[in-house]
Amino acid sequence: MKIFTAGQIRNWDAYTIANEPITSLQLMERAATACTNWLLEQRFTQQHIHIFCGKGNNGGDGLAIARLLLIQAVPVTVYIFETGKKGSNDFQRNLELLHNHTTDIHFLQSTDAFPTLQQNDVVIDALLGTGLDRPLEGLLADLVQHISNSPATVIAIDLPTGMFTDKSCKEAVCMRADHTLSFEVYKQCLLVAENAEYCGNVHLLAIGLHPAYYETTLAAQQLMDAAIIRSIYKKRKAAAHKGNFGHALLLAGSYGKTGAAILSAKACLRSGVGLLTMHTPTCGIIPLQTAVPEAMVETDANEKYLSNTPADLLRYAAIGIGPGIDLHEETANALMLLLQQAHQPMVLDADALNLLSIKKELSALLHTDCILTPHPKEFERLFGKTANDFERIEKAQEKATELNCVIVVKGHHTFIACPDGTAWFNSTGNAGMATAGSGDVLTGILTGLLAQGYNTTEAAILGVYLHGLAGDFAAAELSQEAMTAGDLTRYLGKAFLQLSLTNR
Ligand SMILES: NC(=O)C1=CN([C@@H]2O[C@H](COP(=O)(O)OP(=O)(O)OC[C@H]3O[C@@H](n4cnc5c(N)ncnc54)[C@H](O)[C@@H]3O)[C@@H](O)[C@H]2O)[C@@H](O)CC1
Ligand SMILES: [K+]
Repeated sequence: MKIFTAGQIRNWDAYTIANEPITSLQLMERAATACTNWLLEQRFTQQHIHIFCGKGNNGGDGLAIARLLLIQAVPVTVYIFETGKKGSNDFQRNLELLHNHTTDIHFLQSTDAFPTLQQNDVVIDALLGTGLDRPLEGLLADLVQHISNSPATVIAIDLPTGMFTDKSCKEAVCMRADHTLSFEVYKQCLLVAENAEYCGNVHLLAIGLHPAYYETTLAAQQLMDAAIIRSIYKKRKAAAHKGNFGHALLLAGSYGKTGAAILSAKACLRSGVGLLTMHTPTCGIIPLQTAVPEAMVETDANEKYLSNTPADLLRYAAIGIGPGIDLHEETANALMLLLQQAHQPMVLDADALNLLSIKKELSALLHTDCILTPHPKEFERLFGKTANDFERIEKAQEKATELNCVIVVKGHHTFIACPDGTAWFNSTGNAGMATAGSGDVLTGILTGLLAQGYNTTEAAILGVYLHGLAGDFAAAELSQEAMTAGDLTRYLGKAFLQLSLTNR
């Protein structure tokens, strides 16, 4: 699914109005109807609903919702944030229409007029939407904080008030919503981690915006959906043998961190790879061969950490390096040798990335078939500090093009930046995956997919999606608290089964 900017959404509204054709008032009615139906379906209409409106079109949505709820006999009180200026045309028209249904309309001009909100109240936030052009201040900021700090359930229309569509609102006041009802497609602000606590659960409602605009408009970023996953995933042929699915090499583990090697090995095997060889310090051979009998192990010359590359690198279809390898000088040397000698697709994770950030000259050795999988801290070590998630995303896109690599920024809605400028947010996964070893599992999956012939972009999209989906299955059965990284691998089978079912 394409992710649009505030400007693109405005143009999409205008395109629909001109080409359907439809009036902007009718389009607002559709948006309000979709929101009202959602409120009725979710049974929020059994409580008293307080609707807070600005005087732009977001406020117009709020007034229309109020009228539609009153028609359904739902008790509603309306508050209008008074700016002293006339509202937008569609706001004014909806205010006229609302006067036929209620007199319970209050104009807010001071904090004394703010209502007390109770636990069972529902608040509709229709103060500001995509028209926000400066941080909130003064009485409006006070009102947003008053609502956010109340025990009421807050449902934001289009965006929580105070949230910018395309840039950070990190230092500013923003409504803390429990649900956000947005229209048609995601906006970047609804996907970044720093906004997650303000958006609550995001629900996209269809309002019949013109499909031709969507089809013909290029988006800088997309959300992974079933359609893209279906187009990437290749079902196995009935007559396949293990030689068809590649031989992967994983360089992982050090003394005390053999567990990372085991986690990545198990995940790699469960991703469908034909053969797996682990290269690990000699201290890792017994635990690895015991825990993962399906993998071959070839030991390093060193007992406790990696110091050399395996012989005959040409045997391998794909290579993963990083889980638990630590930061020894000799390990940095082994990484350098690997980058010089190996030209097959490669995943670099964890300490391999930390070594890259310590020895900046190693980045020059990255070839075009590399996937880097930093979490935010590793990303910062590699590429420097960024002020907020929007800047980090922008930098990831810049670096993916500059280094000619796929960069996977792990986290809430993991972000994938590809060298050709395309970029993706993941739609699967949950906070239960923020647990030790979760990244090691992803390295194993990505390496396994690369070995099976998926290119770096395909492997990153499919792997990140499957990893998150396995996490969702694990959380559903075990809880986000109790699930561990090993459970991600255990549920990978269920995730693959879901792909096969949707791929018929
Ligand atoms: N036909 C359309 O264009 C549709 C618009 N829709 C709604 O319209 C919204 C956008 O409406 P508008 O463009 O009127 O914008 P808003 O209603 O978001 O904002 C209204 C005005 O508030 C002012 N403002 C901006 N930042 C402010 C701040 N910090 N403090 C005080 N005032 C501030 C600006 O002058 C802005 O134009 C969407 O978010 C959506 O809810 C929907 O009804 C769907 C159809
Ligand atoms: K809003």
